[in-house]
Amino acid sequence: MEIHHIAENHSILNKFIAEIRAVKTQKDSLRFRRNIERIGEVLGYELSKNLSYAGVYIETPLGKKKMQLSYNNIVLCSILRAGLPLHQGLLNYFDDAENAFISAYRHHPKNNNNFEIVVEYFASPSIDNKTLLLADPMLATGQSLVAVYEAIKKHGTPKEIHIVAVIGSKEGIDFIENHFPKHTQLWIATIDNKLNDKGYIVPGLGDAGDLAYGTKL
Ligand SMILES: O=P(O)(O)OC[C@H]1O[C@H](OP(=O)(O)OP(=O)(O)O)[C@H](O)[C@@H]1O
Ligand SMILES: O=c1cc[nH]c(=O)[nH]1
Ligand SMILES: [Mg+2]
Repeated sequence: MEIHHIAENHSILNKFIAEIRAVKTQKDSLRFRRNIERIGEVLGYELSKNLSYAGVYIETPLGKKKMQLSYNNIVLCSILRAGLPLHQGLLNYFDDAENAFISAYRHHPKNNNNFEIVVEYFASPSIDNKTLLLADPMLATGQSLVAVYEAIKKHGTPKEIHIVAVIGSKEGIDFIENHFPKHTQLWIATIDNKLNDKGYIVPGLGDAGDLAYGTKL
């Protein structure tokens, strides 16, 4: 797997990440969602440098200009719920993409820190031979991404796979590396060192789904 760690090079991206991490600013859910969306735009821009391009003549009112435009057939698939604002950010740039949504949540047996990932809902166009962008802001243990990929691959084989995430843990990245095809690319804004005993990224940001959309039962 090729890992693109985008915040390694300092840019305005650092500000968006700081605002979703900071206890004070992250509580403003409108700003939180918009920052995830902005991060999606930045990651989408970086990822776009890796797509396939061909020359196309564009007609202006005064003449013609040959431009290099990407021709990938993109399917943008996001993991509910927290993937939604990231999806919007990516879609702002890849506005011709087809869209897919898949659900994944952690099911905790009562009074138990262990969990299993439940994948229930999947709405998708064909992904066969297409460029699959799999978006989820948090890559903690990596179990959600792997469970989702196991469900998706029953429906076809993409030509390319790009995983787009905001905050990842080293452990989660190692885990997905062992479960996704070798040619997979990971576009990740920033990487933290630790997971706590509940499988949350430390320092991370807390619960991305709850910060974006409120607590759930
Ligand atoms: O790498 P993992 O250990 O699998 O954890 C990451 C998952 O946890 C979060 O979703 P969550 O289960 O909180 O659902 P939500 O988006 O509905 O809040 C996040 O959006 C990922 O899908
Ligand atoms: O750190 C984490 C782990 C899972 N889900 C989150 O939202 N945050
Ligand atoms: Mg959550």
